[in-house]
Amino acid sequence: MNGAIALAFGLALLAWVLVVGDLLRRHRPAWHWYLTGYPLTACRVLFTWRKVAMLNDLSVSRRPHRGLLGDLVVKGDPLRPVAPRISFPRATPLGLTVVVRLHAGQTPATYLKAAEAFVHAWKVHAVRVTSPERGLVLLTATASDPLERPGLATAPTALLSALIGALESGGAWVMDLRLVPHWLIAGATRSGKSTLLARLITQLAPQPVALIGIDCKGGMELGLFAGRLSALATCRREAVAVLAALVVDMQDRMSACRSAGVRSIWELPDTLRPVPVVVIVDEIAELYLSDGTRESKAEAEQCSVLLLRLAQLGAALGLHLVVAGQRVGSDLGPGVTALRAQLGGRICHRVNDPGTAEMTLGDLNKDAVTVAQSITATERGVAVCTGPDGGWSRARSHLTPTEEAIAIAQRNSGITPELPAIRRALVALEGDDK
Ligand SMILES: Nc1ncnc2c1ncn2[C@@H]1O[C@H](COP(=O)(O)OP(=O)(O)OP(=O)(O)O)[C@@H](O)[C@H]1O
Repeated sequence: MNGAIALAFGLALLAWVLVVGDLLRRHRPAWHWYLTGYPLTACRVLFTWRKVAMLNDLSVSRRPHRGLLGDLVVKGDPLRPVAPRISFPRATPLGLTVVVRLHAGQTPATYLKAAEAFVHAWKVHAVRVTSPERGLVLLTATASDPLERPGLATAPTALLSALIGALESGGAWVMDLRLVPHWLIAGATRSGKSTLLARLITQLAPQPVALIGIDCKGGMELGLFAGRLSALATCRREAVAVLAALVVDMQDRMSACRSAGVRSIWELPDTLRPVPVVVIVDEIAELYLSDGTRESKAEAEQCSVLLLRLAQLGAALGLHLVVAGQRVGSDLGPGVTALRAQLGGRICHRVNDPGTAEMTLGDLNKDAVTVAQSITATERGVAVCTGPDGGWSRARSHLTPTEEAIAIAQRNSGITPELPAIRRALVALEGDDK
């Protein structure tokens, strides 16, 4: 009888633990991780470390007491691989971190190569390798993909900065155009580029900033926000007119700075400072491709030169470029490579060809290229983005429903700055067409 009661009690307890465990996992994933996942994973790290280090060439062999004859140890203890020393795994809300003391002569590159082995040995989602201090490597393991259901991160609102979404670390993904003035956004079709641009526009819309759209897909994407755009170019001919007017405006800004003896518009007194302008280009390839005719080639060439001039000189003058495209390759023309060099901020969604990931991130970080290439078609809005410190991270943009984005743009249409020179250039073009 007692046995039956004990069994029933045991089963009830087990059921309770399972139900509470499931509730915790769903509603308080961090607590669930601290209580169950972390102790298990910490044990895995400690018990597998020596073997993983040995198999991935992270260990060094201690010298034998008696020495070597040729390649043979003649006396003394057998050669024993010594794994690098590690700290006790430290729990974080999303995973754990381990500090490794490098053996003399080792570099973090060896650990970067071993990252995949750590993932499998510790049964975690990902392991990132960084070196916060000379001689140390920090291994940051994330238990599951934090970008599957990212929370809404928060960040202080500052002029020209936009809260785009969440980083893999759980922090806020912010595009700060004052810190990194120009951006390149790559991604295959349906990877999340337009969603990201919409998010950027909704974040910049309430700010005293002029937004200019260049959308050569006939204005299908950026046209939704026309109310808050100071100008919208919907074909390459219009793009050339807008960019040329902007270059003239840039020269005026330069003169204003020169007369005031300052190096950027931010040093000008408030009353003299021109409004910052963010030029958003959706589908860069449309600006560079030509159908082979002389006019088309000349137009593409003009676009390329104008964009490059803005990128080279615009940062200090409050002129910013955010350029998005499915493919960014040197086959679009030599101007693309030169432009890329000026676009310091990079965001790479899922891409169709390795070349685009390489072109977007390869000149900054080779590991970031590998991670960008592993983004799958189901991970919409997931991207690898660079940070202002030169590092990179996986991140996911916050999905702003189209209706909400349009409503925000409409609500702020009253503060849209007038850019008369650019309006005039577009009107003149319409006049030519009639
Ligand atoms: N951050 C996100 N979270 C969840 N879903 C997203 C996110 N970003 C995009 N999506 C979904 O992916 C779909 C495609 O996104 P989007 O239209 O932004 O892709 P795109 O790269 O601009 O494609 P295209 O080049 O064809 O215009 C959207 O319908 C959206 O629902």
